[in-house]
Amino acid sequence: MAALTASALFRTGSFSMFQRMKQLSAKYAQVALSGLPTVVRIVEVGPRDGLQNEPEMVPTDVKVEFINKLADSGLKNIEVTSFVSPKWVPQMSDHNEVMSKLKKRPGVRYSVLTPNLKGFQSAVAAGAEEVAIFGAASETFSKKNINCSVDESWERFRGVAEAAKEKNVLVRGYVSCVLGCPYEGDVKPERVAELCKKLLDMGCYEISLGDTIGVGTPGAMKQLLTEVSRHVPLSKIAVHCHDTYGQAMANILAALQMGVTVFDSSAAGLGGCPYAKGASGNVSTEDVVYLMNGLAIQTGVDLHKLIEAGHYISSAIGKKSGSKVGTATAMKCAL
Ligand SMILES: CC(C)(COP(=O)([O-])OP(=O)([O-])OC[C@H]1O[C@@H](n2cnc3c(N)ncnc32)[C@H](O)[C@@H]1OP(=O)([O-])[O-])[C@@H](O)C(=O)NCCC(=O)NCCSC(=O)C[C@@](C)(O)CC(=O)[O-]
Repeated sequence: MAALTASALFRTGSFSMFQRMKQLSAKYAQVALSGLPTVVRIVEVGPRDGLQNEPEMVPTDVKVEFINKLADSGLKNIEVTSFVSPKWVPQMSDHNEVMSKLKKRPGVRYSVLTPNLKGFQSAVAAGAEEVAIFGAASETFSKKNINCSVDESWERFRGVAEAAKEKNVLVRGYVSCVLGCPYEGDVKPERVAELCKKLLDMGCYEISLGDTIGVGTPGAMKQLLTEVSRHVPLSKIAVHCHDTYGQAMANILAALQMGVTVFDSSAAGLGGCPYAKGASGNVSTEDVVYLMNGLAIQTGVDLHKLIEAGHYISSAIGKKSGSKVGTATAMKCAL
């Protein structure tokens, strides 16, 4: 409520009042929610996870402009494309063009997905300095997504991790279906924790926990993180929430309270894995930044520029923004 009032004041030009309200709102937030981190890192996955499921090919120049706008907003980690089979994910088939057209900015890390050594080699040849390997806590999902069992996927990932070490390329790891699988249902936190440990031992600098179909609720998130923290420090864990059941923000808050400081999100709430039945968009980056601003947690992101990036991509692909904040500002009812 305080944040909305402050925003309205900002619009009407009462800037000093806006500042005062902002300080007050931050103070209340810190009193009410003590023990939260003061800084978080956002990993923007819009250009990859956000666009990978779009049925019409998005022009490469639009993707590149979107990425540039995201970088302009202050985002320092952007997942830009995937070096996967074009037969499996046609939308990412312009990965080489995206990489060659990007004007990389100092201080911004542009990462890409690589499911195997072939993808890794192509990614490095295209100039990637950070890659992500993506496994799953569910056998059926692994088979549907990367056409191999979980055990077979470790062999592929090990090859990527070893090659990456040789070339000084950073590797991030994903575990999908951490709070439920579209094909198998419940997933045991112990299974997720075991896979996180494996990825960390393999050399991943961070593991992102994917609630691929957005079925998790805050209690389940806390239970999962409690189990994972027994095997891997939460400083190595990121949370990747989809908002299918409207739980993403609540789950992020639960993860924040547990001490997680890295959050994946997608501008305009775009997204969804093509091989996860029923998956919908990622939590929107605009909404996550708005939440963090309200809690006086630094993200380094300029919300107004980010909203512009979200509007840009939504209008370029002819879709309504999936961001609550983006939609509210387009209707001029807040901020
Ligand atoms: C893993 C494969 C390639 C296995 O696919 P496969 O068919 O088992 O692979 P293969 O080794 O038998 O090769 C078959 C063909 O693919 C080619 N190939 C083989 N590898 C590559 C490569 N890297 N790049 C380009 N081409 C490749 C290979 O050269 C060959 O070409 P052909 O001889 O038929 O012309 C396939 O299943 C695939 O590409 N899957 C990707 C699926 C995907 O990208 N899913 C979305 C991302 S995951 C996600 O969204 C979840 C996440 C990360 O966001 C977190 C969350 O929300 O949970």
